[in-house]
Amino acid sequence: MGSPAERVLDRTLRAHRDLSRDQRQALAESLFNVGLWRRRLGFLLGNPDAPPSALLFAFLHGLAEVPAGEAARFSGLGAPLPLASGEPPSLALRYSLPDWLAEHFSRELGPAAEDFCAHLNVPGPITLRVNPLRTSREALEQRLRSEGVETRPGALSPLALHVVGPRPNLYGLDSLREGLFEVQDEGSQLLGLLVEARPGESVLDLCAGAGGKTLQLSAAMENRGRLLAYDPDAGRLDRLLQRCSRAGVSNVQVLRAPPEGMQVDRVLVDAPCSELGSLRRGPDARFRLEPTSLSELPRVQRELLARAGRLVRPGGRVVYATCTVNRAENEEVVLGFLRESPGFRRVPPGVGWLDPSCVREGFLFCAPHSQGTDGFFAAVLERGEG
Ligand SMILES: C[S@@+](CC[C@H](N)C(=O)[O-])C[C@H]1O[C@@H](n2cnc3c(N)ncnc32)[C@H](O)[C@@H]1O
Repeated sequence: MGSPAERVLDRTLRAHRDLSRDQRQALAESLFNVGLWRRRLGFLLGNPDAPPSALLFAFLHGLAEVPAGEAARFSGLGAPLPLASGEPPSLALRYSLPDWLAEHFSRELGPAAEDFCAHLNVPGPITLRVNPLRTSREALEQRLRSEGVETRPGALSPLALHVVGPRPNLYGLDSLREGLFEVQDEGSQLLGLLVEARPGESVLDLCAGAGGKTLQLSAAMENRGRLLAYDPDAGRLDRLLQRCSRAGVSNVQVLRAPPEGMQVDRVLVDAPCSELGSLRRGPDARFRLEPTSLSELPRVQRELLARAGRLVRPGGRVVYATCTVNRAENEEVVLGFLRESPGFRRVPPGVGWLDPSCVREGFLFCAPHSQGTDGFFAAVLERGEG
């Protein structure tokens, strides 16, 4: 399989610097939509292996309702092509998913699968997390307005601002360079909040990556106490350190080897997962996945959660989180851990602050079709004092 769509677009735009702003926008949207909808477009054309010009025509005429002649001209075709009419017969074809993945979502979500899959084809909002070490949400809203970016507060996380209107170039903003905010989905912010880290505590971010949640945890700790960040990917940890300095975070200690022999107050396991909850973020992630990528993950996840269990002190908390919709990586990992670890119990997530719509069977579960967030799962586990 070729490169991800984002990289192809980037290469194409760099090779054609003469394109106008509108032309660049049209190119980006065509590539995104043809990439995303390719299975449904193949159905419309009666040919799953149709060439790109035919796919573009099918998108423009069949889905975007551009008149046939114009759509053919835009697509570089001599004449319009015949398209099938009527709704595609399967979930996979309706929402342009591989068959195995549509079947997976049907098994996971039952009747809600249709709505969930429809939302995977609508781009998610751009959501920011205010950095409370530098400013407040209200002050950030004002500051962004002065920089030409309108936002509105999120309803689920007290740290969230959603960008309103056209996609701005956030990376050109002084407010970003000054570390006033980070880009972070509102559901992802809930995972960080579930840790309920407090100033002065010791907290371990066991899968810290480039530090999205490490920064959030540090702010919750008011930059006080010990925040340990581990990830096997050294490059991500380097980026984490750069982001810490931009955000004014000074209580983070990066671990370059897996943590052992310590006992901390709280551990966040933001586990590597199949990422089925963030499929709306890119057009072709769904086509790059293999069923085996789902089945291989629970073993790693079980190991990580067991390690977290050994690293938390009696009376401490472990939050296990993923951005996927897959019981084998979510509920089953946690329930298996609880069976083998009688000293731990599951506690209701976010008591007193988490919107009840985000709780399913005692776990956090949020998704594009129900909360407007990417899809996330989390369990809050506490170790008994004994
Ligand atoms: C969901 S991402 C973490 C995202 C990060 N917490 C954030 O908020 O930006 C999962 C991370 O787990 C890391 N990972 C993979 N295997 C691991 C292991 N055995 N132990 C710890 N982390 C691991 C990956 O490198 C990846 O950065």
